Amino acid sequence: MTRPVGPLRLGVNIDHVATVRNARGGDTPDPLRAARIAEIAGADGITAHLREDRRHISDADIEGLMKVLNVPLNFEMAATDEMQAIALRHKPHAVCIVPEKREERTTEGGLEVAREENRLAHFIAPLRDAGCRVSIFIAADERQIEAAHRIGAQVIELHSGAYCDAHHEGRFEDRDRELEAMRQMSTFAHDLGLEVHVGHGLTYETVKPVATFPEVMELNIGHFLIGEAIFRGLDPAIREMRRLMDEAREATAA
Ligand SMILES: CC(=O)[C@@H](O)[C@H](O)COP(=O)(O)O
Ligand SMILES: NCC(=O)COP(=O)(O)O
Repeated sequence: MTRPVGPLRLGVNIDHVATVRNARGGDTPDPLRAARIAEIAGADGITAHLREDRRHISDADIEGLMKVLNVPLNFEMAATDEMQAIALRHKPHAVCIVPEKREERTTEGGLEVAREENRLAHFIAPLRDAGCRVSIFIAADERQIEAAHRIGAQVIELHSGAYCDAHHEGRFEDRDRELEAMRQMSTFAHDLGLEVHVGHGLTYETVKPVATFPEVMELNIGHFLIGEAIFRGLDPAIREMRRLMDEAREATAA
């Protein structure tokens, strides 16, 4: 199959604007305002994860995003009946199914699709029927990618957390191994007909190698950008990420 080197979309995840808001209750900082700034700064989409415990994004945030966004919403959620009903009510552009554990600090790994194939196939069917693009958040693992394909997902998002952690902890052999796994699995998934996204933990230092993978169509980035916004403002923080992605992509295309 031909390897595309098209534009790379940036999805800005605004979860952690809500984390700061929720630290004090009340309405500020407002994730919807962050989404509007992200659009202006060059985000191609907004990502928001409505966790079952509502630790950051709230139901009202999702409702508000559906009303105000001019770019597609990538709605991240666990595969539960409650979340499915919410997704079917709002019909966002994309629904990304992610694993969730109550006690985890952040999404620790990818979804175990292979172990739950039958249930997940039934779970995503109504979402697809409602017109949502269904994405599955998984590790760079052939078995999981094949299972995601079999259940009828249109998109996979590869979990880049292990790659980013290894880089920032100076474990460079591990980092290179994780990067190579994502590179190979991007090609593998693309050849199966899946659209490939990557996300979790990406920073200015880790984004470029991933942005060069020709099959990767979208990066979803949140926590680092919201942190960086404290120092340089949200708009410049996003523009810098956009610049790095585009620079890496142009070098690949040349
Ligand atoms: C699914 C995922 O990768 C997460 O990045 C998430 O969307 C951010 O929220 P948490 O930090 O709560 O995991
Ligand atoms: N799906 C990953 C995502 O949306 C952003 O993850 P992070 O940059 O907040 O770790």
